[in-house]
Amino acid sequence: MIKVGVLGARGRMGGEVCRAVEGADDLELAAAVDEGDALDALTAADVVVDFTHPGVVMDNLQWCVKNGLHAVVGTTGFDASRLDTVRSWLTDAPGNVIIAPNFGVGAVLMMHFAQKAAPFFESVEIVETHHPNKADAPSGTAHRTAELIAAARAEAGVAPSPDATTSGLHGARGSDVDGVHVHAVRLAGAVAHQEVLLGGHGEIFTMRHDSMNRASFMPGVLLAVREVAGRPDRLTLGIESLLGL
Ligand SMILES: NC(=O)C1=CN([C@@H]2O[C@H](COP(=O)(O)OP(=O)(O)OC[C@H]3O[C@@H](n4cnc5c(N)ncnc54)[C@H](O)[C@@H]3O)[C@@H](O)[C@H]2O)C=CC1
Ligand SMILES: O=C(O)C1=N[C@H](C(=O)O)C[C@H](O)C1
Repeated sequence: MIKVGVLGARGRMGGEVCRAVEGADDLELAAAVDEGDALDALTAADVVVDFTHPGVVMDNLQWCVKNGLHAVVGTTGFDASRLDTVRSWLTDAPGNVIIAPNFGVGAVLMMHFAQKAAPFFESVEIVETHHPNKADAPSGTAHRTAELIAAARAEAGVAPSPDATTSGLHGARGSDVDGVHVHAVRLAGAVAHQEVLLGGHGEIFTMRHDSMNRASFMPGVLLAVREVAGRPDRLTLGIESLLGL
């Protein structure tokens, strides 16, 4: 039995994780913690899952690492500098960490395929659509997709996407992540959606993924919970390697 603690347990994702853990035969919900609760209850767990807020996740994760717990983190906001900090914490602590901007299997496949396809097209842009309660923009998934696409295009020696814009309203072209334009839509009724638009040579290839509900993230979260202790690396980014990609 793997004992699981959940941080952000009263939130949209944290609540879903608590229900998924309680429904799994090999997992036990050892602690459900939210803002204002003492973290000490989490020491009853083997693995802590964090779905909180980009502003608090670093403190939570440092506490988990210091207390020798394995951690599975879905909270967004991890840039290169934050990841380096996490690596430095892990040098003298026993736990492993998995940080993934998206636990949806389809979303992970979309990122993987987008990375493969991007060098074959002149232009690429990303449009993500989320519920209006989301704190960060663009989404962690869109940010990571853009980074992967930019790296693949740079490695293949592909020129920047053509863009003759010389004047326009601020923000009209979205944000620029390593040269890839990312547009963030916040829409009541939406959950989590992303399109990768690839264009050139008289054709447009659109890759689209839709998370219809938060249960869609649970197979990936539970996979990470089950595998984090046995990972060969102290810090694993994304669940691609857990899926054999
Ligand atoms: N990796 C993935 O597959 C997914 C990641 N996310 C990310 O997860 C994060 C949370 O998303 P939601 O669940 O929609 O947000 P939410 O706002 O519904 O839930 C966050 C919860 O964290 C709690 N919280 C805030 N500060 C805390 C602290 N210091 N200690 C413990 N709990 C604290 C809040 O009270 C709230 O209950 C966001 O960064 C979001 O982008 C969301 C969906 C999927
Ligand atoms: O806040 C959300 O809802 C989501 N956050 C993650 C992100 O920012 O990419 C994953 C998914 O898009 C849902």
